[in-house]
Amino acid sequence: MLYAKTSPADKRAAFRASLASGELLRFPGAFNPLSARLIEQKGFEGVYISGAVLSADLGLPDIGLTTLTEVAGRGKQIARMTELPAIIDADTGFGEPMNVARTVQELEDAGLTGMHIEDQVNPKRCGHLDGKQVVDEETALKRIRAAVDARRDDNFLVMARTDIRAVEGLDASIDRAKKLVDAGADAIFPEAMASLEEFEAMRAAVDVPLLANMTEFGKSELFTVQQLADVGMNLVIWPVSTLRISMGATAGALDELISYGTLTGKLDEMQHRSELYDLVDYEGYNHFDSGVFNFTVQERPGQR
Ligand SMILES: C[C@](O)(C(=O)O)[C@H](CC(=O)O)C(=O)O
Ligand SMILES: [Mg+2]
Repeated sequence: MLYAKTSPADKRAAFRASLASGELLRFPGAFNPLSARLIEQKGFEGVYISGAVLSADLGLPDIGLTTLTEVAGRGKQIARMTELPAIIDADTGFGEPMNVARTVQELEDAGLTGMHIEDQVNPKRCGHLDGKQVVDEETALKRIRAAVDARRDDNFLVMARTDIRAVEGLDASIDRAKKLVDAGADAIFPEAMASLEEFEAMRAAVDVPLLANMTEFGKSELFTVQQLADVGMNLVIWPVSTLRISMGATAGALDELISYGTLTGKLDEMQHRSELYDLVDYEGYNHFDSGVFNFTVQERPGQR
């Protein structure tokens, strides 16, 4: 009820311990607070909060238009709805290194477990688009140093994302990852790796946890959890997938509504009222008012 019972500090400590286990932790993207609850209910280890989804949700392209206030606000709404750790996409940190420092503190205050900061120039663009540009090494390192310096909870995960692979190639990406680790990054997100061998090469080069981005229709092939575990990845995200699936299903349902004037043919694909009530824990609110949850499933023809 109302929801996470675990404090942000406890979530961070627990997450650090699971990362240290070396297991591959699965973080599907939560496109809203409710979907974070579903991710938890299904048994995943964490939720990812995507910048691409945050901007798409507002009807905006993922080109650095969202503000720190919007991102921290949405992050807070999602993180507090689940006991799971939530990692958020902080893009380029919303400005200069000093802004990165403020970003970290805002995201800590919002109850996030960690974030990633990337080395793209401002304005950034989706990591899987062509024509990206990255900042010079010193600027990239300054962003990470600023983040590490500013955090007040040592367990808040500062992950460095490097986008340099698509611009300068794998060797440059390995070189940058090593330097980001030396600057204090707790984990590395090597963006747009082209093959499993590239993930393996990155694994051999650095000692910190590594994240694999399994975003669809992008530059990386879609590997399975097992394949990624076998090459030593520690975190995997499917950042936009739940939004893509929901929007795909919604588009299909709207077509059906246009064609047939009714959605009865789609009932089996819908989340049932009883499933929704379960997810938002209606019953728990009887604690305050025993009349809140008096829902029973009524079977009607054509409905579950
Ligand atoms: C991970 C990512 O940064 C995101 O915002 O979710 C995006 C995902 C995408 O656009 O598919 C990315 O740059 O990879
Ligand atoms: Mg992003």
